[in-house]
Amino acid sequence: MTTLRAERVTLGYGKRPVVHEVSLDITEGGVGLIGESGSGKTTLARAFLGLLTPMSGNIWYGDQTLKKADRRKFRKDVQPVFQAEALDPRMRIGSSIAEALPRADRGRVGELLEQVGLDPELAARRPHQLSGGQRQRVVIARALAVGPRLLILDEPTSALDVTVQARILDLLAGLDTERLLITHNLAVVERLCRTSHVLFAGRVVESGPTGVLLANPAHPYTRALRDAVPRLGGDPPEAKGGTEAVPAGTGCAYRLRCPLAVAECVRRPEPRDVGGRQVACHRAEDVVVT
Ligand SMILES: Nc1ncnc2c1ncn2[C@@H]1O[C@H](COP(=O)(O)OP(=O)(O)OP(=O)(O)O)[C@@H](O)[C@H]1O
Repeated sequence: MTTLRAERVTLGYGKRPVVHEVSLDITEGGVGLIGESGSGKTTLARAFLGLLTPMSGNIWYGDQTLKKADRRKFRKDVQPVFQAEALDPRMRIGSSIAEALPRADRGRVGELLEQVGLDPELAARRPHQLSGGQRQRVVIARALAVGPRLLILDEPTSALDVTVQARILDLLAGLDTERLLITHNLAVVERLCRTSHVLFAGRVVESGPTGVLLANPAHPYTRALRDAVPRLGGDPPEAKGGTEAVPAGTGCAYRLRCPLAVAECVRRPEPRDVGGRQVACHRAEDVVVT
């Protein structure tokens, strides 16, 4: 198992922190990071890929911080899967995949295309000559080229229609790699992640087994996400309000939207164990169904 772990990581751009003291282990069985637009998901993914240095805290790769880790080994072990738009429109599919392969293995393009359920003949096409689902499969094939142990997937299916999404999820579920999956879509984590972390305004508000979080959420925000009846391909619930209304350090960031908010919520809740998961909410006992 590839061990990648965030320890009290604060991340930001310039001097402005947007992710605050997040601790998160990438454990077996898939890990989901759920949150609406602007909650800091992609920022965390970039830090896990070593593309953003923490303002404080550490990302650990095995027993070394990412800063000190062997970059070549890391790049072979941990691969990103971003949205298909990232493919170079001028390059043929075969060349895009070959570019990711070690020189001696360039003949494996057809094999990789087959692994993701595509006809090797598609290698001669350019991205615009493929469907959205086919393009996403190419992105996955590219990531698999170096034989990674862990995939970091950022909204890998959100641009696709529902049936195509379902087939890509089947493909991902069948791969023998570990995964950190970033999404606003609960249906996706339900399928692919044994453990989930819910992010709101750059803080983890609830973490635990995905089944527990969805069946019986303990944070009002997780409950709101769950009750919005997520559909594959649906819009992120509650995306309208934005998450930047409450500056960090002034209590629970969710309180202005929270139907259960009380005076105590001006004091930021620390994560604590409630019924087998960690939750940062003063009112968790009033949310969870016992
Ligand atoms: N390059 C950047 N420079 C400055 N601020 C940034 C940059 N990238 C993101 N941000 C800010 O950081 C915060 C978190 O953004 P991030 O992209 O991580 O959120 P997200 O949850 O992935 O959202 P989405 O689902 O829309 O991609 C937002 O307030 C965003 O405006």
